[in-house]
Amino acid sequence: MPTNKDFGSRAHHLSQVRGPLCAGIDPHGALLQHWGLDDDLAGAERFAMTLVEAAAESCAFIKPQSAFYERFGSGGIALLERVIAESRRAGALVILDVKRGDIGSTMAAYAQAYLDPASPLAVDAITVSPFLGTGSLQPAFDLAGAHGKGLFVLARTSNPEGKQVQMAKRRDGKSVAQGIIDEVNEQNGDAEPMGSFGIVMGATIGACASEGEARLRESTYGITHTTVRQRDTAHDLSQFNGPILVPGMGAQGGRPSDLPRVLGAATNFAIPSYSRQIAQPGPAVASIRTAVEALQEECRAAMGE
Ligand SMILES: O=c1ccn([C@@H]2O[C@H](COP(=O)(O)O)[C@@H](O)[C@H]2O)c(=O)[nH]1
Repeated sequence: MPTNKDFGSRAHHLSQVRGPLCAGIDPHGALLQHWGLDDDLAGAERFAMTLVEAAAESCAFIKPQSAFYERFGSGGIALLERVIAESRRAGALVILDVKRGDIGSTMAAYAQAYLDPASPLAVDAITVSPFLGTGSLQPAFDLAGAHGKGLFVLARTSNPEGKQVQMAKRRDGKSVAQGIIDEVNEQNGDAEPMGSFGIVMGATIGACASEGEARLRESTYGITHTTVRQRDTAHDLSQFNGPILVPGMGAQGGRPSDLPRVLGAATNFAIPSYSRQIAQPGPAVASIRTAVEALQEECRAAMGE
């Protein structure tokens, strides 16, 4: 029985209050340089803590990408712990983008690292990879359920290379991605207002890289841009009852208007996620806040809120 302690309930409530936007905090070398910082631990700390100050009090979701902290070794992990703690103190739900996936016994240890409240790296939800089989993630579903945490399972990623694997057809005729969507949804049941187990759906899926590509596809294959999009985004999310993390927004080309195109009837479950675009106007906190507010409004409007 879901309660306010469940990730799904907390995510639903907070996104209604603060808006659906997820602010990614990824200390990229190029962005540190753009902010006039060195690409070292001190630069990453300045960058990350400025973004926490600018976004964690107003956004429902903060998403650090673990890789950008791991690259600085133990100091980077300590910084990640601070980003998590300060963001949660400011009232945001932290989704750690760490894309873990392994055999069940190892998955149990990953789950303990991020979903056990006693862990120094405990967050509200993590991203996980189902490509060792969705069943291998069961220890993470179990621990998340026990502690009111959430999971976001990769289904259709925002990178163009993902399609070959994710849109491959299974023996039952479903795409691999649809199979994952359905398996995750079984874990949600009829939880209200929604379950705690989400999926990742890139905003870029089915979109042509450019109008030129669209025209080329049209002249080569005789199919229109729209048809290409429909074929590539053929997912049934109509029964999906959990949060949907939507990366690929902004720097990768996804726009708020892509949300209904990609998610259809499940658009109201979207958590549109921006990382580089939010940091771009920095380092001034006020400029970042203005950009966040504008994106929040654009997403709300596109989602019909
Ligand atoms: O399919 C996926 C899954 C995760 N990501 C992550 O989201 C951000 C995107 O960063 P931007 O700067 O907004 O492009 C990054 O942390 C990725 O690892 C994704 O892009 N696509």
